[in-house]
Amino acid sequence: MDYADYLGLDGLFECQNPQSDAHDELLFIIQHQTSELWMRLALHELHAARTAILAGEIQPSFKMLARVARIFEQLNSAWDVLRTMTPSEYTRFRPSLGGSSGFQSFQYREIEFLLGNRNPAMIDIHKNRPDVMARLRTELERPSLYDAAISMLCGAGFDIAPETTHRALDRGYHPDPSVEAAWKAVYGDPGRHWDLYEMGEKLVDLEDYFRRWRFNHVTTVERVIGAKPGTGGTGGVTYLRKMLETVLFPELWSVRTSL
Ligand code: HEM
Ligand SMILES: N[C@@H](CC(=O)c1ccccc1NC=O)C(=O)O
Repeated sequence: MDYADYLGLDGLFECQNPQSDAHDELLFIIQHQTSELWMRLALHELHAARTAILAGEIQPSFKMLARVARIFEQLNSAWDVLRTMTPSEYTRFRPSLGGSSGFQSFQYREIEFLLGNRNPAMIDIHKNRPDVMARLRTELERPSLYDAAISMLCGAGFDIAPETTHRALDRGYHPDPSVEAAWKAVYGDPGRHWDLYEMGEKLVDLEDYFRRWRFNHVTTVERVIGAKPGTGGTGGVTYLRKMLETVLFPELWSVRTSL
C-alpha cells in the first residue's frame, strides 16, 4: 500500500466536478468539501466526547472538546481563502448550483443538534434522503452535549429542576434558573468543582468559536451576494443574521453577569 492507496486519493480527486467553466468554481467546491471533512471529524469527536461525559470519563472528553475547538478555528481561517472570490466571479457559476444550498448540509445540522440547537422542522429539508432523516432523528433522541454537562451537575449533587432533567429531548433548550445557580456555585468555587469548572470553560470556548464561524459566514455571504435571497429559499443575509442570535449554552453566558 502506498500514500495514494492509503488515503484513497484517486476516489477523492474524482469528487471535484465543476458544473461550469468558471475559474472560481473549483475553489467553491474544495472549500465546501474540506469543510465537510472537518465537520466529519468534529462529529466523530463530539459523539465520543458526549459518550465519555455520560460514562464519567471527564478528562478524555476535555481532550476531544479541545480538538473540536481547534477544528472550528481551522474552519474559521478557511473563510479567508473563500473571501478572495468577488461577486463578479461567484455570479458566473451561481446559476449552476441550482437549488443546492448550505442549508442542506446534514453534517452541519447534526452538529447543531448534538450541541443542543434542536429544531425538528430542519429534518424535513432532507425528505429525499431517508437515511439522512433517520440519522438526524436518532440524534434528537439522545441527550445533547449540554444535557450531558447538566447530568454532571446532577452527579455532583446540584439540585436541577425536573423541567430540565426530564424535558423532551427533540426540541430547543430553555434556560433554567436551577442550572444557572449550579454554574454560579461552580464558578464561585473552582477549586471545589474543578472538573465542572473546566467543562464550563470548554463549552464556552466551543460556542465562542462557533459564533465566529457564523459571523464569518454571514460577512462572506454579504460580501458576495449582498441582500439577494439564498438558493435554499431563505432571505439570505437576513436569515443568517437571525442565526447569530442563537445561544447554545445559555446559563454559561448568563451566569457571568452575577459573578
Ligand atoms: C460564497 C460563499 C457562500 C455563500 C454565498 C453562502 C450563502 C448561504 C446562504 C444564502 C444561506 C442561507 C440558506 C439559503 O437560503 O441558501 C447559507 C446557509 C448555509 N451555508 Fe452558506 N454560503 C457560502 C459558503 C458556505 C460555506 C463555505 C459553508 C461551509 C460548509 C457554508 C455552509 C452553510 C450552512 C451550514 C448553512 C445553513 C446555516 C443555518 O441553517 O444556520 N456556506 N449559505
Ligand atoms: N446559498 C448559496 C449557495 C450556496 O452557498 C451553496 C450551494 C451549493 C453548495 C454549497 C453552498 N454553500 C453554502 O451555503 C447562494 O444563495 O448563493
